[in-house]
Amino acid sequence: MESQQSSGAAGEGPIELTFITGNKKKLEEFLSIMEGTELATHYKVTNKEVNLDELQGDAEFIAKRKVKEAAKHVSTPAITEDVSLCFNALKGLPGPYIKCFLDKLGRQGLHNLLAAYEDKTAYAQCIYAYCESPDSEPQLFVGKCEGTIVAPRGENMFGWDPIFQPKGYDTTFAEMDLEEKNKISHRGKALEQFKAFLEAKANKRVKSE
Ligand SMILES: O=c1nc[nH]c2c1ncn2[C@H]1C[C@H](O)[C@@H](COP(=O)(O)OP(=O)(O)OP(=O)(O)O)O1
Ligand SMILES: [Mg+2]
Repeated sequence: MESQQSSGAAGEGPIELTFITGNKKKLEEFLSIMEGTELATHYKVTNKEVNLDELQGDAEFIAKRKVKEAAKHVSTPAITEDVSLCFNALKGLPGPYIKCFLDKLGRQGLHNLLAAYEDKTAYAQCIYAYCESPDSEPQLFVGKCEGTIVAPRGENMFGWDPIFQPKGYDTTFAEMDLEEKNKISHRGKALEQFKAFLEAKANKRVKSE
């Protein structure tokens, strides 16, 4: 995770990328999915914490603008991640505003929001955003996981994990081990696509050498 001085040009060691997030749990899950894969040999990912503005709008718009802003703060390509939690009975809200809702209402409060509705279904969405430089067009990799909002259960206290029970399971994310969560989660699915993109990029570089 330490930064390295190589330029990242062809044949000069790993390609450097910076994942800009202030959320240690996101970083932990990202690293646990990336580590041990072929990609670890091609890329050196460093973390930087920058408090970036998150505009209002739909999740894709927010993700694009955030990663473009992030690219201005680093000398390597930038990666950011945005997570939404969308309640179907509430037409997709809180959506990208979940962090604020969670901070103010807590997990039980989020569950209570659905008390008046029969439909407790929801989906989690993760968007990985990649931006080569401040002048480049951002690229998005989206992963979704469907589930149900339940009263809080489980030991893992990452965000809203204790109230999200993925479809087809009788445990919440907070009751699963990380490996199990990664296999089916919004983040795991977004990273499958992002990994394929990074693999193609690394292969291209190898060929051009
Ligand atoms: O897998 C997850 N399981 C449970 N909770 C989660 C997960 N992933 C994000 N979360 C929480 C963190 C934050 O309360 C909100 C997303 O807000 P979001 O802006 O994307 O995250 P953040 O501000 O913590 O980090 P960042 O510096 O990357 O923007 O949902
Ligand atoms: Mg944020």
